[in-house]
Amino acid sequence: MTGESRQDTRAESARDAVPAGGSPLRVAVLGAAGRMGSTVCEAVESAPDMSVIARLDVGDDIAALAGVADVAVDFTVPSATEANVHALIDAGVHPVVGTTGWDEPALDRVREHLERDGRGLGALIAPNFALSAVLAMQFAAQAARYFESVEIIELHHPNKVDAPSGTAVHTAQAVARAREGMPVAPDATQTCLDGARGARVQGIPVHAVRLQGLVAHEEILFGNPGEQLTIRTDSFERSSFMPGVLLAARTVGSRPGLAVGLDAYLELGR
Ligand SMILES: NC(=O)C1=CN([C@@H]2O[C@H](COP(=O)(O)OP(=O)(O)OC[C@H]3O[C@@H](n4cnc5c(N)ncnc54)[C@H](OP(=O)(O)O)[C@@H]3O)[C@@H](O)[C@H]2O)C=CC1
Ligand SMILES: O=C(O)C1=N[C@H](C(=O)O)C[C@H](O)C1
Repeated sequence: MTGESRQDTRAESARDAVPAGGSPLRVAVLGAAGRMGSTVCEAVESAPDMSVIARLDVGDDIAALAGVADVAVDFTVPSATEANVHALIDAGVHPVVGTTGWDEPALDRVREHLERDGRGLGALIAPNFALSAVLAMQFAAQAARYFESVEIIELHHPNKVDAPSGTAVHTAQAVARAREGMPVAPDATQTCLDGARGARVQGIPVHAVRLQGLVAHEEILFGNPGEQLTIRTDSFERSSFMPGVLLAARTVGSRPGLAVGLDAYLELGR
C-alpha cells in the first residue's frame, strides 16, 4: 500500500466512525470569530460529512449545545478553554481543543470529569494539529537520547498571546521524558541577561520569537561535538491545521476518555 493510499484509508475509517445513520456530524465552533475559529468554520462547511451547527464567541451559552452539537472545536484563549471543556462535557458534547495553556493538573481535572460523567465521552486536547508539527515532535523525542545538547526555538506571528507556544512546551516535555537519566547539556554561561538563555521547560531551553510575517514555526536543535541535527516544522497558512482538526472531529466520538496530542489518533509508527 502506498503512503498516500494508507492515509486515505485512515481518513475514510475516521470519517465512517462518527455520524450515526449517515447524518452529518454536527460541529459547534468556540472562538468562531478568531483566526483559527473562522478557518475551522470554513473547513467544516467544506467537508461533505459535517456541518457547523453553532458559532460561539465570548459570553455565548455552551449549555445550549446539549442535544444540538455532537462535537465542539475550541480555539479560544488559554484563560477560557478549561471552563469551556467542562461545560461541554456537562452538555454531553465531545470537545476537540486546539487552544494552548493546558498543564497537567488541568488535564487531570478533565480526565476526572469524563470519568465521573460516565457517558463515554471522548475529548482531544492537541497543541498542534499540523501533521508536520506532530511528526517533528515525534522525531525530536526519537532523537533526544543521541545528542548532548538540545534547545528549542519557536517562531510565531506577533498577535500570539502566550509564550512559549503550546507546541514548544509539549515538545520540550517529550524530549525531557526521553532524556531522563542523561547528563545535563553542557553550558558554561556564568553571566546572563534575563531571558538570554530562554525559558526552561523541564530543563530544556525554549526561545520564543515574535515576528511580523510569521505564522507558526518551530526548530528543535540537537548538538554533539562536530555535528548537529535540526528538526524544523513550518505552518505557512492556518489551512495546515485543518486536516488534523477534521480528523479529530470525526474520531473523538469513538475514543472515550481524554487524548492529549493528535498523535493519539494517528498510526504514525506503522
Ligand atoms: N492546536 C493548534 O493546532 C493551534 C492552536 N492555536 C491556539 O488556538 C488559540 C486561538 O488562536 P487564534 O485563533 O490565533 O486566536 P484569536 O485571538 O484569533 O481567536 C480567539 C477567539 O476566541 C474568542 N474567545 C475568547 N474567549 C472566549 C470564550 N470564553 N468563548 C468563546 N470564544 C472566546 C476571542 O474573542 P475576542 O477576540 O472577542 O476576545 C477570539 O475571537 C490559541 O491558544 C493558539 O495558541 C492556534 C493555531 C493552531
Ligand atoms: O497561536 C498560534 O498561532 C499557534 N498556537 C499553537 C501553539 O501555541 O503551539 C500552535 C501553533 O504553533 C500556532
